[in-house]
Amino acid sequence: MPRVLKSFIMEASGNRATAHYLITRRADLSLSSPLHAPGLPMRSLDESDPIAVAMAPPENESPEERELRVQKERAAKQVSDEIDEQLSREQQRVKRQPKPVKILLLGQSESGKSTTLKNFQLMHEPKAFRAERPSWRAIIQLNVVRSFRIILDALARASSAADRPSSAHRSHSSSNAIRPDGELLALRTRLLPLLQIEDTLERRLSSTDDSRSADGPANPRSPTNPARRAGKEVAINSAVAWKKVFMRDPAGRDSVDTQNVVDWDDPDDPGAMLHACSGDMQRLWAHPTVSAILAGQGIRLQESSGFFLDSLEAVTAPQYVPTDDHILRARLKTLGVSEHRMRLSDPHGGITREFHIFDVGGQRSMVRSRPKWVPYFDDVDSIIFLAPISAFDQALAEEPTVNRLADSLDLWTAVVSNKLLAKTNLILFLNKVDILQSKLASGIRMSDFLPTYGLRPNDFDSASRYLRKQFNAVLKQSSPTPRVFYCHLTNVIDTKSTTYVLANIKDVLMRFNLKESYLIL
Ligand SMILES: Nc1nc2c(ncn2[C@@H]2O[C@H](COP(=O)(O)OP(=O)(O)OP(=O)(O)O)[C@@H](O)[C@H]2O)c(=O)[nH]1
Ligand SMILES: [Mg+2]
Repeated sequence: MPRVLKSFIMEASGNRATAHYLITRRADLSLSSPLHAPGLPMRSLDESDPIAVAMAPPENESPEERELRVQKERAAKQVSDEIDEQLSREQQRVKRQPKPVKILLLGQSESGKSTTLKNFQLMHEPKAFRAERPSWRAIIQLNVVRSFRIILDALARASSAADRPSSAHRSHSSSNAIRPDGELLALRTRLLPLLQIEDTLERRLSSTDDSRSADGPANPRSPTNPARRAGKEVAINSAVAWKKVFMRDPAGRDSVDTQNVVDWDDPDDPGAMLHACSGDMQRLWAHPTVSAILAGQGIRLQESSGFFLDSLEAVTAPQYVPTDDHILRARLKTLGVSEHRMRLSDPHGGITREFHIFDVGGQRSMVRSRPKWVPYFDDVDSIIFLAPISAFDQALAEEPTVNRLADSLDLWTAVVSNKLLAKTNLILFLNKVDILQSKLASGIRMSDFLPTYGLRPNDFDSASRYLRKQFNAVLKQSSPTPRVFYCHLTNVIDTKSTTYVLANIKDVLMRFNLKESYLIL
């Protein structure tokens, strides 16, 4: 095929001498004399081959004419050889084209996998990332309303506990018995309509086939019922379909015009209601009795996912459009696996590479059923494993008897020891260090939840060093082959530090992958 192609190219370029040369070669002609260097054995012309006959040198050719023709044919051969070489180089290049770099994000639910993916997108596809702001605006509104539902439920519980007869009353802790005053109860009543926003947004998300309540299929027509939904979280399967619901122009993903990306005339947009309730929301959140009631019920909203109550003024402002930072803090649970492809460039070699990043929803049923998913990912180059080390004092939402840190170590052990993943690079993110820091500073003792921590100082340096050692020990003991322990202390909602970590990882993976492809020796 290359030769035919070459003939075609040269014919098209008007190089008749070359075409002549090529056709004679292709027809495997051995002409009597002139085509061949003097001295080569002469073979007879095959009269039955019309091409050979057509391309044969003219009869009665004079020695000068012959010389001219031979010269032309030599030049043509040179051009032909160059093209051959070019084609062969191109073939080699295609053969050596490096494989895409595949990265799998793994870790328990709320460990920060999707947030890490958002950082990759922000770094490498900032225009597309920012064009999705209307969709994240809706999720942030959902996060805000969810926080208020937790507060309103806590107020209702406090109110009914305080109303109980004194014997029952005494069995509760004193903070549980704090009675919300008249002002608080009035605020609560005024803010109850907020719960409708949750329904409206969930209904819109449910209009895409693959969104579900985390505990089962969403029922879009169900009445607002906060008690029924308590503890449940909206989850989403496809990264694309749900975003379109909130995009003014889903095709115009390159739009950078901040104000134009949101459809401000959308009658379903909860922005106006949130703005109207903004004063009451801020008053409620700032009320000292509310913090006492939440603390009494063991609710620490500041450390929970999708916390925006310290930014109420901004997120309830008219024509609010989320910042990058807000998008990273927004919480939307992932269901199943989503794949994201992007081209990343190596600033040193000027090479661009295709990266495939898989974000696996961290719900226990998914990550625990390892035999099901491991074979799909045994060819990934690297796993970024996220362990949220701030969760040392928390239980899993799905299994309240299981400590979250113990669960992370368990999952890490399973991944590290899996033989199918023995050749995969493992990169560990000990994540949510900002929350770990503030928890330890507030006096929560690690040794109360992790007896092996013993009498070590209850500060960030000691705690992070200790946890790093624990994860490293698992790698050393359980990996089927010796592996390097790549470990980073991360706060993936902090773009600056995360960009630095991810850029390093990307460079290492690119070089590693290129080496594999023999492009770097
Ligand atoms: N403060 C703080 N918040 C974080 C950090 N990493 C993630 N978050 C927040 O934690 C929440 C959960 O993060 P996600 O990225 O959705 O977690 P995930 O691992 O994808 O969870 P699933 O989809 O349920 O498997 C989000 O609201 C994030 O903004 C961190 O390092 N510090
Ligand atoms: Mg996720």
